[in-house]
Amino acid sequence: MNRLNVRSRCYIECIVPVCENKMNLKPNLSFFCFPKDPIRSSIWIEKCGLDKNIDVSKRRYRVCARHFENHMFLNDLKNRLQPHAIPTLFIDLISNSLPSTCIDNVKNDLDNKKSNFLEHNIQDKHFGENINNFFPNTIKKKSYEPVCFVPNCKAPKDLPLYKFPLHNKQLLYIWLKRIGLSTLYDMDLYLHITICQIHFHKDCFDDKTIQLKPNAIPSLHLIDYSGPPDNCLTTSSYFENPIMSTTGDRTWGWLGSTEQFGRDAESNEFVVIPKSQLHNDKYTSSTQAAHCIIYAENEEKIFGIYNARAAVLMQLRYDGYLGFPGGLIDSGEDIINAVNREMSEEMNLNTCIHLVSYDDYVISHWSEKKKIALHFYKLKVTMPQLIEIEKRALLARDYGSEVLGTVRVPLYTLGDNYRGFPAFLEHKFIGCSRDQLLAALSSLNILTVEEINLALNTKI
Ligand SMILES: O=c1[nH]cnc2c1ncn2[C@H]1C[C@H](O)[C@@H](COP(=O)(O)OP(=O)(O)O)O1
Repeated sequence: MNRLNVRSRCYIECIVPVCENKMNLKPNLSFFCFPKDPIRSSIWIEKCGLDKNIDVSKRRYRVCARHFENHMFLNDLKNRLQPHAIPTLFIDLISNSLPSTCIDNVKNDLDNKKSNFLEHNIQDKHFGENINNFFPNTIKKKSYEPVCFVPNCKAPKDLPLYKFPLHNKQLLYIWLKRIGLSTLYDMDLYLHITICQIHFHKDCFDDKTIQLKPNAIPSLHLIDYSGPPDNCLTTSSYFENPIMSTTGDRTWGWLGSTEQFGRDAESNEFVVIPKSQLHNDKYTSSTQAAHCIIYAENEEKIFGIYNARAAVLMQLRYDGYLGFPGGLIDSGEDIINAVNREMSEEMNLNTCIHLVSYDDYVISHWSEKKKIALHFYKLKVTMPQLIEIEKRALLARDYGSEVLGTVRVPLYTLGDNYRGFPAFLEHKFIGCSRDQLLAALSSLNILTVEEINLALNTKI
């Protein structure tokens, strides 16, 4: 079991050129995945000097904590980043952390590394000309391609492009919000990026010209804005009477790309996949996700009255639904690696101690409508371990964003025959997690089929 863990840790190293940090050699250093938000991700890519075509959605591409300034972290352990965090520490990190007598040696060493690096990676499509960003002496001024910076802009490439209104802070703020860019990012970026004509209502242009009016605001074909098209509001009227919520409420952002999977399930939407058919192309070539129930036998009597039966963990998710830790399997990723990776990201599970294996398989479901296969695993721990897992979860990378809390399932029923387990089952559950919970409780002999049916048929 541990072999898998050691292998997957060996596999992960910091993607920043010339940084040699590897996960297996630096157990206390965090390695962060690229943000899911395409704009933030492109900023990370640019800051790290990577080729803009690199597919950083792969989980093995990480940036280590050494490249983030202290104020970019949410905690002292430096394993949780602020939502707006961007890597900014590269070669300077090394220079600043060394006594001045060492710096010349380091610079020489880096020059050597640079030539070695170029020699070895010149063919590697992941590292483009941005390699120069790491060598201050040879820094070239970054040239930005004249393209529209709006994520997923499908407009023809030859449309006129417009610079951000740097002269007017309020207007700039609105533009940034409209395209989902945090106002905390650097001005250097805003100086260079542009938005194309398709994002402006026709009234934003001076009559019969392609000249933007001074107070023009982008409002069309934007992922983060679906309000009515704007002509030319004055910025003061925007602030007095905002059309778009500045909190992001009722927008999707990057979550839009997986929104269809999370939509409410219809009754009978999920069918159980027979174990013998798990390897069918229909399932293996579709979107897949894997989740896991963590549980412990528990002899306790709750309040000295109710038989706890077991401690079973679920999560309150960012969307207000309940579910299990886990998530989508990346393309080419092994299902067991995926579930362990998600457990480490969402629960901060110590995978040196607890590792889900193929033997822990419980059940799989299929939604024909969403074309998604959902696989379910179990992880049995002792009660003291479960308590430790609950505590560690508070320091998980995704705690406070994707995961809002770990909850124990009440498996007893109060004297009114409703409160407790029957009431719990009336919450909103994501995907087929309610079916998974019931299947696991029965197959792990935590509750009998009769007890489950009784709870299902009890209404207030
Ligand atoms: O606990 C779950 N049980 C079954 N299906 C689930 C559970 N949690 C989410 N889902 C469904 C919902 C989506 O269809 C996919 C992926 O969702 P999620 O876990 O949010 O994936 P990421 O963390 O975004 O990778 O599974």
